[in-house]
Amino acid sequence: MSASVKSPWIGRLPKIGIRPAIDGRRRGVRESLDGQVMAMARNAAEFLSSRLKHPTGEPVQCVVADTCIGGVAEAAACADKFAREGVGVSLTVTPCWCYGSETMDMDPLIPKAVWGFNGTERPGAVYLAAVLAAHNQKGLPAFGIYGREVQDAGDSTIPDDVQEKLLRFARAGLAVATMRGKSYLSLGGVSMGIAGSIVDQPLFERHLGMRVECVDMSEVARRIDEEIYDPDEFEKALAWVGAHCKEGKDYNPPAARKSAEAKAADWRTVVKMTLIFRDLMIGNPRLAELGYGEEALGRNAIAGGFQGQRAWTDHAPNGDFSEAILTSSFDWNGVRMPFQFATENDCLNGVGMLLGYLLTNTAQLFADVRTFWSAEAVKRVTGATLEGRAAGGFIHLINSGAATLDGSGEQTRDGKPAMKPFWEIAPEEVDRCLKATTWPAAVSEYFRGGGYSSCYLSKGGMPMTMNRLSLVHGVGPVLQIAEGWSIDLPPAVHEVLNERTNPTWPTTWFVPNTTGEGPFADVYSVMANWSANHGAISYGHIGADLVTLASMLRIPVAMHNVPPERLFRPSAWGLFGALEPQAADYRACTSFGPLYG
Ligand SMILES: C[C@H](O)[C@@H](O)[C@@H](O)C(=O)CO
Ligand SMILES: [Mn+2]
Repeated sequence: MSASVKSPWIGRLPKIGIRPAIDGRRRGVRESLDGQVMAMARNAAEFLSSRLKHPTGEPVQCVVADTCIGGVAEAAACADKFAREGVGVSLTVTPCWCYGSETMDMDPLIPKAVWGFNGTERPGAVYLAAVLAAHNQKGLPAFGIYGREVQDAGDSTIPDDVQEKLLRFARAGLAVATMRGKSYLSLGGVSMGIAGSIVDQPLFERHLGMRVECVDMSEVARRIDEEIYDPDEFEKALAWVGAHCKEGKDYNPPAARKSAEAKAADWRTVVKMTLIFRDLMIGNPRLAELGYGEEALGRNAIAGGFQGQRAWTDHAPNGDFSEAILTSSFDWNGVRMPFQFATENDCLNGVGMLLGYLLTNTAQLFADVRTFWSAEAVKRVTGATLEGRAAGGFIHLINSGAATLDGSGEQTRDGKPAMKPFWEIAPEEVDRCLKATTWPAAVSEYFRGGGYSSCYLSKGGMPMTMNRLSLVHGVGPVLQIAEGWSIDLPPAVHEVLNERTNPTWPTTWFVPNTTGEGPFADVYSVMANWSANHGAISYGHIGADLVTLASMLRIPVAMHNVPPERLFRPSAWGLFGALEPQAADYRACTSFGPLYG
């Protein structure tokens, strides 16, 4: 297990810039504050660097302005330093009064927050209010951070409520800055008319600051035929698959089953597809050594997707193995960063995975949101009466064959099932995920070309958050968020329900947290209100972080079950109507427009 890896993307990972704002008046005021303000900035930098990591596992670096910022000259010098250093997120800190619009960060593309120290010796909160007013008036949204309890001037501790806001803002801001300039690799076109796989380039460009790279699936065929992959890695991968990927039950009718030779050939093909998908996304220097300089470069993709059905899968093995392994935190090379790779090229779900990934640095589960099972329906088909979290019914999350192996829940945190960043995953946990997964031959009625689906049952008891980005005519992108839990069903009940559908696919039984109101009235209404056939599922209750991130990207949240006290949006959002936060969110996103124009 390595603590960090080199970034697979071109360019530096973003830093957080800290701006110590100060009252510029010399001959007393500034001199008395310089030390305290700079100490506050260093303290914030130290706190953020010690708590935040990039997806690579490296600690996030903070850059502090060379001087306190008492006016526009120092603000400009700070902006210059931030540009040189690759700052992608800005935090202004101050314990005192400063001159609002003269000291503020004016870069429209960098997510910003201001932390006004809650003290009474000098009025940090007054500056906070003044500068936020300037941000709102000028259309440069900023987050305001202000601790609830008054602190003494010399107190350098960061209160818990401030810590929570600093981290929520920084995680979301880093996600914005990290995806910027990267690509979505669209491998193929629209799968079976799934709207999410109509890859909308303006969405990526204007809302996410990303570009779309379109590659036809025939490129995969070319690389297989012309052997454009690392042959040594291929042999290594094949041997690893032979040792660790147990073939599952073949559910096909005998006449449709493939011969042993044909199955062995399929294994070789799906391993090659995996290498090729990865190389297409992030390149591979080995290909240059083999004489394929152009292919070696990759597409700088931070997310991608494979159409698969039906053009490819009617003819060749499906993408399930490749999608499941790429989205996992490990392969034949050991633990590594999981890829964000969408089944059926559902790029909108791919974006959902990307948002969840950049907030957690952890593998994301892609799934069909397939069936709502009420307690009554379960009773009817199994005779069982459900208790506990399952009592109000549950949702069957089941992908059409592929889902991250991390989703099996075979990793643990404090003895409980978990999904973790790769640098926290022990070799025994990798082993357990692999042992919990079988690879049944794909069902031929769907997948004429064969292949292998990843089959496992997620352990219950994992806190999870499902999200979905949808494009709505006349509105643009909107996000849905449902926090909840994976649950265990009694084995006999699982057996009956699972066998009714495609038993070769990975299953997660999910119960969203219900509130008794609106779309969260009960489990059924969550399913009924879900806006597409897929969901992107993260480990942990990250709904609040998703809400913050969506507000930075100007994507309104159509439904969520995040408790109000955890919501954190730019100050301007409240001024679009503080009594109706959801309507205000829509209005604010429309008014500010996509982050990148
Ligand atoms: C095999 C089927 O075509 C599945 O792929 C289908 O049910 C889906 O996953 C739709 O999202
Ligand atoms: Mn699907």
